[in-house]
Parts: sequence; C-alpha cells; structure tokens
Amino acid sequence: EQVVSDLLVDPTTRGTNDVVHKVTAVGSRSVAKAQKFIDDFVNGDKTVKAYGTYDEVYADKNVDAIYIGTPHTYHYTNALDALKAKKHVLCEKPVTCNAAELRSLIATAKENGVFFMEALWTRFQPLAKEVKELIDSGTLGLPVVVHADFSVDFGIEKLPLTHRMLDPKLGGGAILDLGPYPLIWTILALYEHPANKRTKPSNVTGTMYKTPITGVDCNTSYIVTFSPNSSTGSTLAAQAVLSCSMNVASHNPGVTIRFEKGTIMIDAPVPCPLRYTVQYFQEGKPGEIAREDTRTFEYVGSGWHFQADEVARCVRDGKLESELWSHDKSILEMEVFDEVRRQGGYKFPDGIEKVLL
Ligand SMILES: NC(=O)C1=CN([C@@H]2O[C@H](COP(=O)(O)OP(=O)(O)OC[C@H]3O[C@@H](n4cnc5c(N)ncnc54)[C@H](OP(=O)(O)O)[C@@H]3O)[C@@H](O)[C@H]2O)C=CC1
Ligand SMILES: O=C1OC[C@@H](O)[C@H](O)[C@H]1O
Repeated sequence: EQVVSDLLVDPTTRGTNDVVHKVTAVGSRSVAKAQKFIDDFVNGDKTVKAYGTYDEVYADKNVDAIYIGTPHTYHYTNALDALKAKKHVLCEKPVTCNAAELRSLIATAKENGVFFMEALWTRFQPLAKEVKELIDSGTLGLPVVVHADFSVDFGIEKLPLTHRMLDPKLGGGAILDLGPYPLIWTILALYEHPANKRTKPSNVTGTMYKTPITGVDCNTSYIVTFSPNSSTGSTLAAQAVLSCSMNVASHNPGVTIRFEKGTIMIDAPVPCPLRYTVQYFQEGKPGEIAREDTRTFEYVGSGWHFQADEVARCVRDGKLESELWSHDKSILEMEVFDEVRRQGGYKFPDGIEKVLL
C-alpha cells in the first residue's frame, strides 16, 4: 500500500526528471482484493488490471517489473516465478529466508537476463547518500564503531498467532523483519568503505531472546566485525554493535557511527531518517567537540519511491543489478542472518526454506 502510494507521487517533487512509474496490474490471491487495492490505492484507475493470481501478473505482456510484497517466506517462490517469466523484480526485505535461496534467485535472474534487487529502500534515501559521501570523504577519518538499533512495538501479546511477525512459517521474529535496517547502515559505513575493499566480516556473533508465544526471536543483538585482510587489501578494523526488538519502540539516535575524528548520529526511524548530526572533534583532541552540524531532509511521499527510481533507471540502462544495493550486499545480509539464527538456535519449520546450503 505504501510503496504503491509512493509510485503515484509526481517524481519531479523529488528532483527526478528522467523516469516515471506506472502501476499496470495488481496481483492478489483474490481478484476482489486486487480490485479493492486498485480502488483504494491506485485511485480506482480503470487501466490497471486486477488479477486473482500472481502468475497472471507475471504473464501480462504490459508488465515490465514486479514489486513483491508478500511475507518473507514467500519471497523466494514469488520472485523465482516472476524471474522465470522474464520480469524485472524488486523484492521486499529480507529478500529471502536464507543466503542459499538468494544465490539461486540471483542465478535465475542472470539466466533470464533480468534485473533483480532487494527493496532495501534505506540505501536510496537522500540522507543515506549524503552520509555516505561524508564518510567516504575521509573528513572524519576511518569509522571504528557503529551502534544501530531498529525496534517496533508490535504489541505481540495481542497479535494473532498467524501474524507474520509471530508465525515461524512466515519467518516471524525481529531479525528477518527489523534486522536489515541496523545492518544496512553497517554495510554502508563499513562494508562499502573504500578501506574495506568489499571484504566480508571476519566475525559475526548473535544472541536471541525468543518469545514463548511462538518461539520466534523477540529481541536479537548481533555484532559484525571487519578486520584488516592482506589477501583483499582491506585496512579497515571496525565493529558494528546491532540490535532489533519487536516489543519496544525505537530510540534516538537510531544509528551512531563513531570515527577517529568525530561522530555521525542519525535520528530514528532508521529505515528512512530525515535528520542527522555530525560532531567534529578538535584537532588532536579525540572526544572534544569542536563543531556540530545538523542536517534535515524533507520530500513528498514516504520514501519508498527512491528505490523505484533506481529500478527504473537500471532497467532503462540494461543493468541487471543496482550498484547502490548490489547483489553482494544482499548476500552479505542473508549470510549474517543465517549465522545469527544458527547461533541463536532459530530454525524455520521443515519445508519453509526452499533451498538449503
Ligand atoms: N520496506 C518496508 O518498510 C516494509 C517492508 N515490509 C516487508 O513486506 C513484506 C510484507 O509485509 P506486510 O505487508 O506487513 O505483510 P502482510 O502480512 O500484510 O502480507 C502482505 C500480502 O501478502 C500476501 N500473501 C501471500 N501469501 C500470504 C500468506 N501465506 N499469508 C499472508 N499473506 C500472504 C497477501 O496478499 P493477497 O492476499 O492479496 O495475495 C497479503 O496481503 C515483508 O517481507 C516485510 O518485511 C513490510 C512493512 C514495511
Ligand atoms: O520494513 C519494515 O519497517 C517497518 C516495520 O514496521 C515493518 O515491520 C518492517 O517490515
């Protein structure tokens, strides 16, 4: 609902003059539900087709790209079907249940010559792009520690057991749903850092508190360490201390990136922040603040349209993956989650993972 509402926002309001979006068809397991969605979220546009199966959307010749917004454990099958039908795909986060499923989707996308991207919308926020430039400029020196949390109080005691946050068959729990956001800031600040040379973390540790309601993770903490590596040429030594919870609200700052010469603090909500502050340390006096700058952002819509612009540009330019949120970053994310789930003892019920290692 939110993604489609954003697709209808005039792109020029965000300075996008080279691409536009058109909702062509809506697929649901019920045609009446698809039509209601069009009535409610596409202004009842009569040119938009309502389909009672997802396969009919994949078969529609007028559809160029598919956005997949089903629960996590359906992403693999839905994306696979769309890619095999040679449609470009933007698939919600977490892109799959595990890294093996993701590798299989990437291979299928390549075989079929179509674009594929996880809908990690945070990476395309104007604030994220600006923070990335500041980090890479080296003004603050090297990053040393990232602290990031994303939490939402879902009121889990009152949710039905079949809710996607609680049901293990739908990949319920905090790590897969909320965990991508602390990690995306880590990937932006550390994995993508020029000094890291795209080197994978040297260590990942995680611990979970699982709710007795259904046994999925309610609170998860995870630490991701990057170490210098002579075989890749990485000189970065940095650590990210991350957490996510589904029974408490977020707090500020949602993300803190601590550098040799200063600190970046990013306000919640960390998926789509609109304000950050930079503290610059005094020359030769780490920790003593010489200057502080706060930057604020605003745009029309809720922020999901920036990733849609990226998809449109990549498809227009014949690219099979985005440079900003490339396949290797999603693979890293899913590998971290696999490891955190392994250490936390969170196993999906049999048959949920369609591809295993
Ligand atoms: N980027 C972001 O900020 C956000 C991303 N998400 C992601 O989007 C995905 C969907 O989340 P959300 O919209 O809250 O999920 P919902 O539980 O609301 O499900 C979305 C739709 O998926 C379809 N669906 C297909 N199979 C099933 C099934 N077995 N059980 C339930 N629904 C099914 C249903 O559509 P139908 O009946 O019409 O076929 C349903 O309306 C998740 O992966 C989540 O991580 C969610 C919220 C925010
Ligand atoms: O991506 C998300 O961000 C907001 C949360 O409320 C939601 O559960 C999650 O999927």
